[in-house]
Amino acid sequence: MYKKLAIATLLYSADYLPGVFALGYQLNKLLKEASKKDSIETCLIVTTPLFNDTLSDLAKNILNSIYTKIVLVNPLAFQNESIQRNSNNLALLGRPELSFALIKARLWELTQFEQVLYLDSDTLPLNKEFLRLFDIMSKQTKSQVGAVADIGWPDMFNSGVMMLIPDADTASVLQNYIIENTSIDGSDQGTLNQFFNQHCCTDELLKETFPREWVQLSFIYNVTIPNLGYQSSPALNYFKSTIKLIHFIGKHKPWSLWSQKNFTKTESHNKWNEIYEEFKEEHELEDGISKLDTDSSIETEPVRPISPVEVSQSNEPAPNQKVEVLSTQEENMGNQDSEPVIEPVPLDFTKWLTTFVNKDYPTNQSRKKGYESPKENGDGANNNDSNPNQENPSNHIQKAVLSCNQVSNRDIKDEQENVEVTSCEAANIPKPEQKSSIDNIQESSAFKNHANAQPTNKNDYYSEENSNDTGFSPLNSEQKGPPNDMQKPNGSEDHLPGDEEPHALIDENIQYLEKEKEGYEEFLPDVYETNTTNHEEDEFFDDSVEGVNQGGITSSVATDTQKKAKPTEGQESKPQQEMPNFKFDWEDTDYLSKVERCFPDDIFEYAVE
Ligand SMILES: O=c1ccn([C@@H]2O[C@H](COP(=O)(O)OP(=O)(O)O[C@H]3O[C@H](CO)[C@@H](O)[C@H](O)[C@H]3O)[C@@H](O)[C@H]2O)c(=O)[nH]1
Ligand SMILES: [Mn+2]
Repeated sequence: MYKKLAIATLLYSADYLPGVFALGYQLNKLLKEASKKDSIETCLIVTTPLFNDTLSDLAKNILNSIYTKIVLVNPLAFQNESIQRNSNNLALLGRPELSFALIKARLWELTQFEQVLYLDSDTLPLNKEFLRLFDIMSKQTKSQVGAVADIGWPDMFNSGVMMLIPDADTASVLQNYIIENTSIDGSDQGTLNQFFNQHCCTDELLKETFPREWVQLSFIYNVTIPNLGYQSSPALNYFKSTIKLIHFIGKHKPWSLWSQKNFTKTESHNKWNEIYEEFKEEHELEDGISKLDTDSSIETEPVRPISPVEVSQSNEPAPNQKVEVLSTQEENMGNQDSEPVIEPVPLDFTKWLTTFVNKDYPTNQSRKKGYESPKENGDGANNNDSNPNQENPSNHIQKAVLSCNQVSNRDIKDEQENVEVTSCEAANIPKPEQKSSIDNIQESSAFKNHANAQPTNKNDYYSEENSNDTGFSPLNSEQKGPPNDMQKPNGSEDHLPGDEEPHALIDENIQYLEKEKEGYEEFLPDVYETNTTNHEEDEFFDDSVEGVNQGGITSSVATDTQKKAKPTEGQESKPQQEMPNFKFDWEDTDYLSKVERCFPDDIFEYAVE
C-alpha cells in the first residue's frame, strides 16, 4: 500500500510567481525522470484572494498545468494579533513580507496526504535525488519534522524545506501555539522551531519531555544561498556534486531585477534562469513576457501580454476542477519589479507580472501613488492611507510600505481586455495530460488545544548580525510589505478557526500590500521619483559615491555591492586586495580596521588583513 505523498509549495503574493513556476516546472521534470509522477502529487498552497481575484487566467492556467493540486488557504485565526506580536522580531530580519509566512502552519492541515515535502518557492531541486527525502523519512511520525540546519543558527532548522506529516491535532495545537507565542524571527521559521525543535527549549527540565522532534537532514537537501559561513567555499567545492537542492534565501530572489543584474554569472542563479527559460519555452511564453532587450524601449514600449484567451483556446478545459480552501480572509498583492534600467536584464518583471495579474483587480481599487520613506516615519505612524482598514500590524511594516499595485495598474490601465474570474472552477488547464485539482478544504474545527511544555521565547540571540547572515540583508535594500489583509480576525480569544465563517471574496475586504520604497524601487522603475527618494537610494545608483563610507547604512553596502562587486566567474582567483570591501553597519567599528569582507561571487568571504 503506497503512501499518499505530496510536494507542496506556498504562494501568498504574486511577486513569488516566478519561483512557483520554475519550481513547479522543475518538480514535474524530476518526478518524471524518477518515474514518480503518479505517486507524488505536486501541491500549490495559495491564498484565496490572490488566486481568485488577483491572478490572471493565464497565471492560473499555468499553475493548474504544473501543479496537480491547488489548495486555497485563508489566513490563520488571529493573524493580525500574531503579526503584531511578532513585528519586533521580524523587524530584526528586515523582511516585513514574511509576517504572513506563518500561514505555513496550514501545511499540517493537508491531511489528504500522509506525508508532505514542503519546499519554499525560492528553492530549486537540482536532481531527482532530492526525492530520497521520502526514503530517509519513511518512518517519520507526526510529532517530527525533518529539516536542515539553518546557517544563521544551526541549532535551528531552516523552514524552507521540511518533511512533515499532516495531522489535524498537530495543526490545531500549532495554530494555538502561534496565537499564544512570539516567534523567534517573527515568522514561521522561528515558530516552527519553537514548536518542533527540542533545541529551542531553553528550559532543561522541559527539554527532557519535549513533545516533538526536529530530525536533522543533511545540508545537501537545502543548500541555502548565499552562504556566509567560514567553511562555505571549500565545503561547496567538496560537496558540490552531492547537492540535491538549492534555496535562494534572503530578500533578493533569482527572478528579481537586482539578482538578475548582480548574480547573472553565478552558477546557482544561472541554473535557476535556465530552468525558468525551459519553463517559458514549454509554456510558449517566449514572446511578450520577460523578453527584454536593453534599450529605452524598456520603459516606453507598451506591454504586449499574452492574453489568457490565447492560452485557453489552445487547451482543453479542466475537467472536475475543484478548489480546496482552508479558511477566512487574506491578502493579495501584485507587485512588479524594475528600476531605472541601463543594463540588459533577462527578466522584465514588470511586464511579466502584469501579464499574470488579473487586469480587473487593481483597477477597482483606490491606491496610493507615492510611498513613504521608512525613515520619515520613525514613530511608526500609519501613513498607509490605501489601507484604511488595516489594523496597524506593526510600525515597522506600516512605515515601510507602498501600494504595490501601482505599476500593474499603470501598465495595464489602457488594456481593454478584462479577465473576469468569478470562480476557480472556470480555470482551464493548458495541457490535457496535466490535470490539476483545486480543492476546498474545510478548516479543521478543533483548534482548542493549547501547546504544552513549550520553551519560553528567547529573542535576544537573533541579532541583526545573525539576521544579516541569514537573510542576506546587508546587501539588500529591498523591503517588501506584508500581505496586508491583516484585518482583525472575526472573533476574540475564544473564536477558533473552526468557527470562522467561510471566506467571502469581497473586493472591499482585500487590501493592498505595500512595499517599502527602498526595496520597491527594484520593482517600480517607472514610478521611481527622485525627489521622494531618500538619499541613500540615490547613492545606490550613483557612481560618485563609490568608496565613500556611508556611515554604516545598508545602502552603503548596497552601493559597494552594485558598483564593485559585479561578480564574475573568475573573480575568485583575484588577489585578495583587489576584492571589493563590504562594510556592514554593525561592522562600522574597530572591527572594520581588521576585517575585510569580500564578495567574490555570491558568497562572502572574510579576509583578515
Ligand atoms: O512575499 C512573499 C514572501 C514569501 N512567500 C512564500 O513564503 C516563502 C518563504 O519566504 P522566503 O522569501 O522564501 O523566505 P527566506 O528568504 O527563505 O527566509 C527564511 O525565513 C522565512 C521566515 O521565517 C522562512 O519562511 C523561510 O523558509 C526561511 O528560509 C517563499 O518561498 C514563498 O513561497 C510569498 O509567497 N510571498
Ligand atoms: Mn525561502
